[in-house]
Amino acid sequence: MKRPILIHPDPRLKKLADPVADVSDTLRVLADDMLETMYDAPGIGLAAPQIGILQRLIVLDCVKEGDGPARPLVMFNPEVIARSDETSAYEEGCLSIPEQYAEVTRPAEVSVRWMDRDGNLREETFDKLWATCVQHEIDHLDGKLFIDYLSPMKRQMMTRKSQKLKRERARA
Ligand SMILES: O=C(O)C[C@@H](Cc1ccccc1)C(=O)SCC(=O)c1ccccc1
Ligand SMILES: [Zn+2]
Repeated sequence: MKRPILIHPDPRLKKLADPVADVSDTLRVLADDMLETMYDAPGIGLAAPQIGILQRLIVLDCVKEGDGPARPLVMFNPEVIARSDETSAYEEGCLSIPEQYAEVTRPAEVSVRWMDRDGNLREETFDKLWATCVQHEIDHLDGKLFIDYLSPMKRQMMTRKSQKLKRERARA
């Protein structure tokens, strides 16, 4: 079922998430709830801390609407094991910092190792939007938000706007 997404600023979004010991049915259900929440938002990724669960679990599907079949990925304990020297800049958004976007530069290609929903170890190299998104999601597991890459001025402005939106939503 759909879960509420925490809005920045929230201390839970800045904490380190714990590794997953083993993939249980409870965690598989959580992963499905996260995919449902992500598609509904809509978004192209979601990390467990964004719904208040401090476990190292992310989901992503960067296939653009109408560009082909969805490719939902569920990653337990994802880690970047290799990064390209070249970088790419993308306009990033965050479901926990709604309606705000900023350009972030990251390695253009990353190799990621994770445990899938069947408990198998997987390794894959991502580029383009997939690379940006998987790095954005893994950052969430380390309590890092995309605004942490911006200037203090810009970060403060976006935090203020997010606080305001959070207050308005609380009143609604
Ligand atoms: O907060 C999140 O992790 C989700 C975030 C992921 C992300 C977006 C862009 C660059 C890097 C990571 C989002 O999905 S924000 C919403 C968004 O960008 C989007 C929504 C619908 C279609 C396409 C993009
Ligand atoms: Zn985000």
